[in-house]
Amino acid sequence: MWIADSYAKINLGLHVLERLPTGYHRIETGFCFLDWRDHFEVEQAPEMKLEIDSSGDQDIPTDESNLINKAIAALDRYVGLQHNYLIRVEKRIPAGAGLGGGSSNAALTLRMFNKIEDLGLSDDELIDLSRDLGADVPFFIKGKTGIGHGIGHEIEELDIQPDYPIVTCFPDESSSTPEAYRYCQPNPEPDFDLKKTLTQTELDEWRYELVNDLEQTVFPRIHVAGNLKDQMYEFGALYASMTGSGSAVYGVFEQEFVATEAYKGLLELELPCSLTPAGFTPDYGIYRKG
Ligand SMILES: C[C@@](CO)(OP(=O)(O)O)[C@H](O)COP(=O)(O)OP(=O)(O)OC[C@H]1O[C@@H](n2ccc(N)nc2=O)[C@H](O)[C@@H]1O
Ligand SMILES: Nc1ncnc2c1ncn2[C@@H]1O[C@H](COP(=O)(O)OP(=O)(O)O)[C@@H](O)[C@H]1O
Repeated sequence: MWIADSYAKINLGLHVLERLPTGYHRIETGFCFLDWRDHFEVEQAPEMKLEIDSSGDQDIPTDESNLINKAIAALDRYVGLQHNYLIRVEKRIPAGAGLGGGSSNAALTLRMFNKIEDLGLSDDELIDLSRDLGADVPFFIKGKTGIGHGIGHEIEELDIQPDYPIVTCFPDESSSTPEAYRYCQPNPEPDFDLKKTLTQTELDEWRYELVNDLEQTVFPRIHVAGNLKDQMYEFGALYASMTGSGSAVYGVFEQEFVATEAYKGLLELELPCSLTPAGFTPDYGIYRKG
């Protein structure tokens, strides 16, 4: 049996620069990791099967619409897989949260089967294969923090994992990515340079410079998300934002004990949340068990 973890991401700022003729948007956004993960177990089986054990009342499809099955199908079309597998996933990352859970699962599936079936595909080949799976998938295939350009799929690797603890909370109301973009007014000339803020500006200045443009379109529809951002500041965050197209919100804290108190406070509200330590690095290993 093979095991591995699929990590969530957050967006550190997100500028919507231009609406493209394809309906997609040219953006720039910082990508970093959270210690919030789904767990995969894969073993050979008589037929291909996906089983999802999801927490709470999440209803994740296990049919061909699941991004894990889409990734398998893309790989099978490209190289032809040798065997069938049972894929079991403990789903902990909330869906429709802006945490990239589906994209992360798709990327891990490509990376796992590349290893299990000894396919020898490069990251660039896997990224090429992932074209129709989602704009966020290349970031998860590379497994390195950085700035996403283009539609978010061109990654400029940069060490931007905050050296501070991060508390993230899902307000239990999913947000639609296409809707968040559709109603957004692109701005080709943002007030602040995202890369400069992420690499040269102190954390306590981020709240004045680092903007997620999609908050404008999501907060008016999902009030709890906006309230949660205010609450992060009340809990003592130095920076708080919605991640991606929402509706999850995170707070970056200067001190571990303040972050821990905020995390405990949010757990009392019975909302799904996570606490990521300062300078977190995900374990991207794919391990053989038994
Ligand atoms: C907003 C972001 C920020 O990282 O993340 P999430 O909130 O989804 O996690 C991404 O841009 C989402 O990436 P992902 O969820 O992979 O998007 P896709 O499946 O490729 O696209 C879903 C839909 O979102 C819109 N879309 C997506 C990316 C982009 N640059 N412009 C867009 O307009 C399109 O309407 C597209 O049909
Ligand atoms: N393996 C998967 N995990 C999570 N969501 C999935 C998966 N496959 C398909 N989906 C669908 O993708 C949508 C977006 O999920 P996700 O990628 O987790 O959120 P987001 O784009 O907000 O980060 C959900 O509606 C969900 O039903």
